[in-house]
Amino acid sequence: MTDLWRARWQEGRIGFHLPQPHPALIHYWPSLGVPDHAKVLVPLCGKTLDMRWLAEARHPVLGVELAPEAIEQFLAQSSAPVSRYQQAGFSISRQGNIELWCGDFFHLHIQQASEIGAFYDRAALIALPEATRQRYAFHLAQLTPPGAKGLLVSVSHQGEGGGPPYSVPHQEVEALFMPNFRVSRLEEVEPDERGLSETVWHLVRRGPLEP
Ligand SMILES: C[S@@+](CC[C@H](N)C(=O)[O-])C[C@H]1O[C@@H](n2cnc3c(N)ncnc32)[C@H](O)[C@@H]1O
Repeated sequence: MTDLWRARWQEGRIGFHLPQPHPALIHYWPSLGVPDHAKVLVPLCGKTLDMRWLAEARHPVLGVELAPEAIEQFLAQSSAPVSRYQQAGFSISRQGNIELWCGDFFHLHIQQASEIGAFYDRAALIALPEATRQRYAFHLAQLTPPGAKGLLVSVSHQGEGGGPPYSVPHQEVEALFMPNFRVSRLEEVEPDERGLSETVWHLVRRGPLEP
């Protein structure tokens, strides 16, 4: 999987990248009630401008991405200085209040993610094959404290099998996250010209004693 994504970045096959922040982030984030200055985890972040939007909304951002190409392209969008260091097998680049951790999301541990207060997933869950999605949902739950709020944008389509983007039906999103999160569906967007239909979800990490 790592090689596949590295090849996509090296060859510029990044049709998922948007030239502006995602409309659902702009529309829904302000109403989620995420505390000011809460650090936002952005798994499988690519070089998304959503991280700049979150940082401008005064959230520290922790993005995790395995392709160094994505991280270098993100940093090059700004002339702000970058500091770099290594921690726990990750190469970390910091620019302003954005930290980019280069490495495998599944190797990020709670000790390193201790200050996370919220999360944002656009095209992360749906970048993973079915067998890995359960692991992803569980790992996200391990990294987020009770009460942490997040936005998730999933995709479904009628196309035959292959991905990414993988088609993740509503029932699967609910089955994956409901054991550890309160899950509400905020919006289903009309299918685009490729037949891809996005669904926007609000997730809240449940506490240990919460039903
Ligand atoms: C579909 S892209 C989405 C990127 C970004 N969220 C966006 O909206 O533009 C998925 C990204 O996840 C990265 N990726 C895939 N598996 C990963 C993993 N296990 N750990 C960290 N990054 C991963 C890929 O390199 C790719 O940049």
